[in-house]
Amino acid sequence: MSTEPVATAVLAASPAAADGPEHVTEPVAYDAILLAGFGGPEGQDDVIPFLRNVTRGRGIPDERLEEVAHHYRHFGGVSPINDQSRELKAALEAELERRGIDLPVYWGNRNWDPYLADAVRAAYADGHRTLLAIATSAYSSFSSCRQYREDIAIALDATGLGGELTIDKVRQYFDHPGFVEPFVEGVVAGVRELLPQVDGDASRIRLLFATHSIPTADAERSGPRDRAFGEGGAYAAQHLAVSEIVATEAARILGVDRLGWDLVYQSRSGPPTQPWLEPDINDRIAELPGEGVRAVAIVPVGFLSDHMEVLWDLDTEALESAREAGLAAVRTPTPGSHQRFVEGLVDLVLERRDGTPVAERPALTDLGPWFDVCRPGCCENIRAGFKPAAAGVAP
Ligand SMILES: CC1=C(CCC(=O)O)c2cc3nc(cc4[nH]c(cc5[nH]c(cc1n2)c(C)c5CCC(=O)O)c(CCC(=O)O)c4C)C(CCC(=O)O)=C3C
Ligand SMILES: [Fe+2]
Repeated sequence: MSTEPVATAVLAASPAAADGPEHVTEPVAYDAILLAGFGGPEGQDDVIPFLRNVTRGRGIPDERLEEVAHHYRHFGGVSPINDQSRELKAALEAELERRGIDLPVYWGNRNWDPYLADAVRAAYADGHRTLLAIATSAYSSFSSCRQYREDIAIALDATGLGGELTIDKVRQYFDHPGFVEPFVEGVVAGVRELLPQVDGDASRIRLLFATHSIPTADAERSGPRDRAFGEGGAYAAQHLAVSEIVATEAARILGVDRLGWDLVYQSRSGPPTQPWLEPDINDRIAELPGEGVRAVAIVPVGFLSDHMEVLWDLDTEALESAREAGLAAVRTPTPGSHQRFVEGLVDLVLERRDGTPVAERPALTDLGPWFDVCRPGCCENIRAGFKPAAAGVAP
């Protein structure tokens, strides 16, 4: 077997890679990390250009865009997401330094300044040629994985550096302990806060694991083409598996029999005729009083930081729905720059640099550890047909 890195930039995936390992266990001498973020506006003037970037060619109705623009306008046109990425970058740098690992971190976004192309150019100018990307998204689907890979490929193309730089990506880390443990900690604290409001009866509390809705057609295509994951594809399967682990582990720590929970969806977009994953969090909240529930802990399991989807769709809308339903409610934290999360991301880098055998890679669900190299047709793009994507096997 070749000792070359299997995942290569743009369309350069070798024929060997097509039949190659799902996990790269040969050590690769990465010389830099690429933190690939979503990006967000940093002032009122940025809001519309940012929304255009995000929705180009997406068929999002104007009414939806106006509504979303209002969310940003409400917060002064500023999304907190860029500051959160800056904090995560600084935390990664601190953790790398603490461990004596000499790997610089370059940060670039898909949809706003600094763009991925800027980061790629800077890394190249500093002499780096073999980058390992960390996307700020933990699950598999077009929006949460492939789109990051396509945008990295576009950045390589736009900078003309596709032939010079190799960019691989760490595996999707939805079930890595560094990602999961901060959620467990948050749920334990949230339930403790709610217990006095339900006379100590945990069966009256419902955990609502919230993630971004996506078109069902995307969900069905999430994950490798040649595997079946049931309804909602790998995207739903991964979220269900993580939610189960978090609920079970939190119940154990709290010493209660079990904590009832649902996986719910938020931030639906797209034309009304297009089916998206359901139930919507607000619809589910409205049903809960009829089931004897008196309090909810909203767990933003689909997100990494308290960005606009969390501040608006959960902290503004869903908490309001809970008030209307007469439920006590808390929203538990995202991983943000939690020390365990940051350590986990560094561990994910090291497993690739050191070629850690798959059996030694931490994964808390039966679905993982996820693939280092996205499989053929993984999280296929139903919007624009085939587009080149970095860090995967073509097509
Ligand atoms: C799965 C998923 C994640 C989680 C994975 C990840 O984190 O990447 C995510 C994150 C985010 N989504 C974000 C913002 C937006 N997403 C939009 C639109 C869409 N998202 C989608 C999916 C996802 N999105 C989809 C299927 C669309 C429809 C367009 C299409 O079919 O491709 C739109 C357009 C308006 C609208 O339609 O809502 C905006 C403004 C921000 C930044 C927040 C901030 O600024 O703080 C973040 C972190
Ligand atoms: Fe989104």
